Amino acid sequence: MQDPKVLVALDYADLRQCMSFVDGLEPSSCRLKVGKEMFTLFGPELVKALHHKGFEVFLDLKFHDIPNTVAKAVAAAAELGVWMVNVHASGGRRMMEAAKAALQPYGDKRPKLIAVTVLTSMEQADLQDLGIELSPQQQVERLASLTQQCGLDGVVCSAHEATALKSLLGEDFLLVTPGIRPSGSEQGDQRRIMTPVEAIAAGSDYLVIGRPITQAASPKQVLQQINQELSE
Ligand SMILES: O=c1ccn([C@@H]2O[C@H](COP(=O)(O)O)[C@@H](O)[C@H]2O)c(=O)[nH]1
Repeated sequence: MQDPKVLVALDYADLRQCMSFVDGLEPSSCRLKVGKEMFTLFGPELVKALHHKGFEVFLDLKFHDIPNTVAKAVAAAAELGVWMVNVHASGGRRMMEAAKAALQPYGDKRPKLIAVTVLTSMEQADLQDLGIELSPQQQVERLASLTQQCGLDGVVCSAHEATALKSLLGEDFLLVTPGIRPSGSEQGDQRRIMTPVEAIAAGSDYLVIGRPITQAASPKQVLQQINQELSE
């Protein structure tokens, strides 16, 4: 597979369990996402170990802070050599522009920089609690347009917004979609969900999938099955 579509969310508390899963995978079958839990537990050494095994890494730390702090954080991610890094679009224009500028010295070697719009665990009522009267779709479109104006490579959104975003912002603007649930798997805390095949058909470029793979009895087999369905 030249450009694997699945980004496996490595949300393990146990490093040995994580590595035994990773050791059964081929870097051509997926990329790996390191998020807040594992990065807090195991730090940059984990990212380096995954690189050493030949995997490309999405560092999903969702930076959300003042422009100077976020710029330095994304530069630190670039120093680690990750494939993709992200910030929260709600950090605003100046923050996203600072993040983009911080990656300029890395040229072709820079990570892809994307911004989180509305978390896939959120629905209309959650936005209302925050005083936002827009629908998730409208809020995603607003934040994704701002992200594109700031020169970032794409956004994290749900697959439900993918078709509209592709027509609004163009094919090249990357859409990374968590909230992916193969049929029969548990929804958990996710709210805006879709199956892998439907998400790709809707316009997702990359699918973030965690628990349906990592909590399965045979994680490698579930990943193979998803990749098989996507190639049909
Ligand atoms: O909007 C978002 C942004 C990030 N995530 C992350 O993706 C994975 C999803 O894991 P599942 O187990 O498949 O639900 C997880 O690491 C989240 O932190 C997201 O779900 N939604």
